[in-house]
Amino acid sequence: MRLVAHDLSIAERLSGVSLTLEPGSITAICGPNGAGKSTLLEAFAGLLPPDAGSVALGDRDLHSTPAKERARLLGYLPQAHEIAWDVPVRSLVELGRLPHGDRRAEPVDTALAALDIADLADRRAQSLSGGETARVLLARVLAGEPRWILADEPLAALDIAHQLALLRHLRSAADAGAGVVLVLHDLAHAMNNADRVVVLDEGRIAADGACDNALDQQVIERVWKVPVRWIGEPGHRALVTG
Ligand SMILES: Nc1ncnc2c1ncn2[C@@H]1O[C@H](COP(=O)(O)OP(=O)(O)OP(=O)(O)O)[C@@H](O)[C@H]1O
Repeated sequence: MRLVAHDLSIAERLSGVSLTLEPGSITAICGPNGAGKSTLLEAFAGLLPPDAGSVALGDRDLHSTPAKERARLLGYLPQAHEIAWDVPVRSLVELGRLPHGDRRAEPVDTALAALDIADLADRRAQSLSGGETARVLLARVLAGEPRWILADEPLAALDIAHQLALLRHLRSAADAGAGVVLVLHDLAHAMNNADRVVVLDEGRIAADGACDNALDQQVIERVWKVPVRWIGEPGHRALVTG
């Protein structure tokens, strides 16, 4: 999957960014507030105007891919977690099957279990807590079994147990061949769980590569302007400040 964002109109939020993402892996997009992370994810989801740049899936241009096929390929979770319809949770998660034209129970049940919301299946969607809402919306994305999972801050509203369970599920999805792209503010989650980290700063790529390099303490100090130090073992790192 390849994105080329030109220095045009709305794409000024991303200045000349060109990025190719690999399926079968987890890519974290990190950066300070306003760096362009959500814009980048929206671009990959095909939500920016075509004149702002181009996105290719394999050798096909995303904008000329039929909407239904695009919806089967790309599962996108936006940053704002809002549920517009007060339907039962299960019905909402089943909407993830819409691009496939079916209501197959198995992927819906798998998504409900992965997000630990099977016991909420009959609840009205608008009666849920913030974290429950986030898990339901992510379950809808997963129920569609997309080739690409694009999630903007999927861990933000989740408690630590649900964060870890979700990260395990996303790793399984990547191992099964999906491309997982996550906007993450928590740099330790990115360091411990991603295969690759893209650091954005003021609409430009400040670092890109394996976690150890892209989230090197000098990169963090330069981009976020805070003194930091990594502690702990690989895969279980924690970031301390000061
Ligand atoms: N619709 C829009 N029109 C014009 N500018 C926008 C629009 N949406 C976002 N911006 C601006 O583009 C820049 C990048 O925004 P974006 O939401 O991509 O940042 P972000 O890295 O996701 O930030 P955060 O960590 O705060 O969520 C910001 O300066 C923002 O104010």
